[in-house]
Amino acid sequence: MSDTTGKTITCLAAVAWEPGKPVTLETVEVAPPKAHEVRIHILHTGICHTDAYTLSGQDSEGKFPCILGHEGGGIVESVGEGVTDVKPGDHVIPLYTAECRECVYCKSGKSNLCIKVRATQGQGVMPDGTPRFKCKGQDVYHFMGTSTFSQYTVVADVSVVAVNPQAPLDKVCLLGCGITTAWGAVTKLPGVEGSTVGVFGCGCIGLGVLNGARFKKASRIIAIDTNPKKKEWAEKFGATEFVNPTDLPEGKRIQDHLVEITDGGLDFTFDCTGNVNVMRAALEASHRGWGVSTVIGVAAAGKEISTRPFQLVTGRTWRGTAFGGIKGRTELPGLVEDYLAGKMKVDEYVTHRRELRDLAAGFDDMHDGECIRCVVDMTKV
Ligand SMILES: NC(=O)C1=CN([C@@H]2O[C@H](COP(=O)(O)OP(=O)(O)OC[C@H]3O[C@@H](n4cnc5c(N)ncnc54)[C@H](OP(=O)(O)O)[C@@H]3O)[C@@H](O)[C@H]2O)C=CC1
Ligand SMILES: N[C@@H](CCC(=O)N[C@@H](CSC=O)C(=O)NCC(=O)O)C(=O)O
Ligand SMILES: [Zn+2]
Ligand SMILES: [Zn+2]
Repeated sequence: MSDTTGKTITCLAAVAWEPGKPVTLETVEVAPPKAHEVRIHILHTGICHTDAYTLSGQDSEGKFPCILGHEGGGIVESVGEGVTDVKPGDHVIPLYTAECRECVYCKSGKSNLCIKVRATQGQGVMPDGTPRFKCKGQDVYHFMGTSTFSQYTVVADVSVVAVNPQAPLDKVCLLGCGITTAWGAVTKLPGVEGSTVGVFGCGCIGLGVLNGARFKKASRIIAIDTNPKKKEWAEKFGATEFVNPTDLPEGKRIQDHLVEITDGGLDFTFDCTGNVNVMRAALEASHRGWGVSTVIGVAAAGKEISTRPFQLVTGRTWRGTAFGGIKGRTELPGLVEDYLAGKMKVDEYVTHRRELRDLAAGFDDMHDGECIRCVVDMTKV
């Protein structure tokens, strides 16, 4: 038992006060975990585009003030009554997609979209309806059930998993979202071996899909990105070809070009941009009769996708995935082992590092076109 058990901890966090404004470093109070809750000392966190998306005000679930962050790694500081799966000292990754093993989704065997804490998570509070964070006397909302931009955070016990303590948390924190999402999105799909794959957008998510497609032995892997600097990245992660839509002749649509060069379309396509026009292109670039197109990107509130229904009538399937279909408590420790065994890349995604006091600058890094992932050392201020 640590000497902070049962007490409020005062620490530093990057607080998002209002949409469209940079996060600021603040002293926050973190209440002890209640029953079935876990308080975690966060050591490292990645910054994902979804954090930027919510900070921008485009997320219909965005609540302010809040503490963002959902790609964290840390050590359990204390646990509330009834917590059985993790204990103080465990190295853990918080899970924005919970896994209770009791709800209809968990029991279905068909989906990772556990419902147990999803409603309160979307409202920015713990399952009892209250937050554990305070700043300047004011309640501060949680985000995605994780809030890893705080040196200490409280999560539901169904929203955390212990991993091999040998794994470096400054790297495997990224398995809390981007890499796992991408990896699961492609490796869980049946039929990828020997097939053709198109990946739209080569950020962290797209690179992860490329890497998973190569792991699954896809025969032809085409990366599509408007940023020419992504060619080298894409090839390093598994692309056999790279297409820049801005290089096509005036008026030529990317989906038409891809259908031409693949003799009818790709077996599997993935949107990794969050742009609804790209989602359409990805669907229409998939093969007539059997193509499967997966939406991974998160589009802004109010955006909708469209295509001619004929695209579906003629046998294409449009689907999507959250957290790559991965059940966090059951499957994430295995992914950490896969990383340790050299089966999946993780270190290679880390292009930028920041200390907590500069976390806001990590958001700027994401917009410079050179950043795949920025990892923040939460212990350094
Ligand atoms: N479903 C889920 O569970 C998850 C979804 N996401 C979402 O996935 C999306 C991708 O995330 P991430 O990889 O981090 O994002 P990035 O912004 O790093 O990567 C997107 C890439 O797509 C490129 N791009 C932009 N426009 C186009 C276009 N028209 N055609 C082709 N390429 C284009 C960008 O180029 P440039 O650099 O020039 O802009 C960039 O290289 C985000 O929307 C994120 O919110 C993330 C995690 C989990
Ligand atoms: N809150 C948004 C939706 C955001 C979203 O789609 N989140 C993804 C994960 S993105 C990670 O970086 C997700 O898992 N969604 C499933 C879920 O249950 O949230 C909105 O309201 O549009
Ligand atoms: Zn994310
Ligand atoms: Zn569940």
